[in-house]
Amino acid sequence: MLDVRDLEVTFTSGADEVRAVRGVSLTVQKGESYGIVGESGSGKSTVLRAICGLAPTSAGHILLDGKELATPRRPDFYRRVQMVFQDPYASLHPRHTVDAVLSEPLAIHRFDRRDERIAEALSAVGLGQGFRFRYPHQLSGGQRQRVAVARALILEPQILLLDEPTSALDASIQAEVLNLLDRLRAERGLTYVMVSHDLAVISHMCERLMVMEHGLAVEELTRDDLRQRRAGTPYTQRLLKASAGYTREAT
Ligand SMILES: Nc1ncnc2c1ncn2[C@@H]1O[C@H](COP(=O)(O)OP(=O)(O)OP(=O)(O)O)[C@@H](O)[C@H]1O
Repeated sequence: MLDVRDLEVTFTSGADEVRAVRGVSLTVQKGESYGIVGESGSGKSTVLRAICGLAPTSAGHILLDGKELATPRRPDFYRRVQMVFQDPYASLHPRHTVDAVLSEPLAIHRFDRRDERIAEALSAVGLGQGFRFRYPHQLSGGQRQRVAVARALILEPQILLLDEPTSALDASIQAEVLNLLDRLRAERGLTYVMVSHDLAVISHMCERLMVMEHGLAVEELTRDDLRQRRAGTPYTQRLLKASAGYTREAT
């Protein structure tokens, strides 16, 4: 469904150049949950941003259903592909109510039945209708991230790009939001590409994953490889060690 080939992203500011992504390729099947893991600065978020057309791609190809994506992305791309960011504090406008946050994409894409869709989106993420006219500061971190997920889902996309969607949350709330994302994917047949620095989170959420280091894809593993601790590189072994001890609680 999604095909990234030999992607290169270079940021330049003045004389400085940062080669954030250096020849990364990945293929994600429809309905799959694909993870990208690596230390801070390894280029994970930049890959997601490049898919959305938000990073300066200097080489490579990004295809959706076999068709190369136009730059800038066309509006219908955002009906099919939505992104959820790490920090719900930053991604929600402080002076917009939940209703305004959810109405905006519906208005931009001229969706009908807006009231109904907002009610449905809130209940899909486990928030009652009482949350509809609240402002972000009247929500907990977990509730805010649920609103961000509702906003991403309200256009009924097929693919969610999830950039550290739970790393700003407490461990117990993190587990709740991960379980919610898992359930939504199963119910709606969604395809996920999820970025995290935490291999434990990725191994719970994703069937396959790519490990990134310094802008390079160092290896691709399956969930089984991870569970058997079959990491091919010392770097991945180190990430595995760093994430040991994390357990996901059931809801
Ligand atoms: N807009 C930008 N301008 C200049 N450099 C950038 C920009 N965005 C990212 N970079 C650089 O690109 C590299 C990769 O950053 P990226 O955010 O993709 O890493 P990451 O693996 O997602 O890390 P983190 O988990 O900390 O977000 C870093 O060196 C970063 O400083």
